[in-house]
Amino acid sequence: MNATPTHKPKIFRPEDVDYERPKRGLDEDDLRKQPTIYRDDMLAGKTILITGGGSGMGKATALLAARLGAQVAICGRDEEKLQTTVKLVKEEVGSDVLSVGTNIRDADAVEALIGKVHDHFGGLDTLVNNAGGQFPQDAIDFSRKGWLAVIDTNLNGTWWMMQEAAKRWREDGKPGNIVNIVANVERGMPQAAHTCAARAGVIYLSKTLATEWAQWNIRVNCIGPGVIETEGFRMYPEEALARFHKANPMKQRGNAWDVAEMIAYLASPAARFINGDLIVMDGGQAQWGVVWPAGMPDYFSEDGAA
Ligand SMILES: CCCCC/C=C/C(=O)SCCNC(=O)CCNC(=O)[C@H](O)C(C)(C)COP(=O)(O)OP(=O)(O)OC[C@H]1O[C@@H](n2cnc3c(N)ncnc32)[C@H](O)[C@@H]1OP(=O)(O)O
Ligand SMILES: NC(=O)C1=CN([C@@H]2O[C@H](COP(=O)(O)OP(=O)(O)OC[C@H]3O[C@@H](n4cnc5c(N)ncnc54)[C@H](OP(=O)(O)O)[C@@H]3O)[C@@H](O)[C@H]2O)C=CC1
Repeated sequence: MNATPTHKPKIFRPEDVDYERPKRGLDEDDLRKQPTIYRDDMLAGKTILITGGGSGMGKATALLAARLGAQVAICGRDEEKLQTTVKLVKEEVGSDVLSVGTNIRDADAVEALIGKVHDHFGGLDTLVNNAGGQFPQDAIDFSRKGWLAVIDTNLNGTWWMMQEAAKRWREDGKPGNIVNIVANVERGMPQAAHTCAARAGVIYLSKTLATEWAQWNIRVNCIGPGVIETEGFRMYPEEALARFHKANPMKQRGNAWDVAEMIAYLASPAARFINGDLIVMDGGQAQWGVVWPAGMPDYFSEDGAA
């Protein structure tokens, strides 16, 4: 059934929708066709590990990195999703992706993952902490379990990954490079306060580690995407999605390939002097609009209550 929901649900659960949802983001056919400005051996000899590599930005990054010559490892919780990336890269580039089912909230599993990547490829050059997410809700209504789930994934999970990778780099005397995918938090994130708190934590953790870990030649940077259309948009109601892109002055949505190209740049030698930075990719949203991922409350509309 095709229908546009007219109500604003207090809690939106993607599994509960009873209307057909449009395709979101670049699918595999789209990804196969994306051009790149980079030289095709730009990442030759490099190993890159991408968390959340089974979908969205993680999948696009895995494909681009492989096209640029990198050895690629991915992780995520859903084995079926991970295998779609393995298959895509094999078909497109001919190389094998190392896929390791891992919940980044589990510190022991993260330690095992980093070990497997080292055993398989003999080292790691770039870690991309892309896994994460949240659900849209007014903060006042967050359940304790919901708050903990979002903080545990986006802050703790990212930290376990960073610490384990850095321990190995220090032990091996090898340089390291970390790229953390965060979000656009400069002016807060109404209806996503849990993720805002976690991502702000990651940004300042990264700035701190960029100094502490420079002695071991480990760089740490963040990318702050604005509205990037991916299959992850399923987490949001259609009525909210309809105005997502209106939160930036370009009135556009980015795509997963935009972010993948920035990650590839940060993984390349061209970025060797970038450390402790946050690169915002949001079409100017940080200076301008608010996303309201659960739908804008009437109070904030132009003719809402003052
Ligand atoms: C935010 C504005 C920016 C707009 C642009 C940003 C876009 C994106 O980030 S797109 C990428 C989106 N992708 C995702 O968010 C995918 C990953 N997300 C998740 O997997 C979940 O949201 C998660 C972070 C909560 C994962 O936790 P997990 O423990 O796996 O999930 P559970 O389903 O077991 O839920 C635990 C707990 O969390 C509360 N909760 C979960 N979903 C909702 C919801 N839709 N609304 C309200 N509360 C929710 C709830 O308390 C859950 O416990 P139970 O009640 O026992 O189910
Ligand atoms: N799209 C956007 O507009 C924006 C996205 N972001 C962030 O960018 C990142 C990529 O998002 P996007 O590609 O859009 O969305 P997706 O939902 O497609 O990607 C999120 C990935 O994270 C993985 N993941 C989630 N939780 C865990 C976990 N506990 N352990 C391991 N893997 C996990 C998921 O895999 P699996 O299900 O297999 O576990 C999934 O592949 C996310 O952190 C997202 O929040 C930030 C700002 C804007």
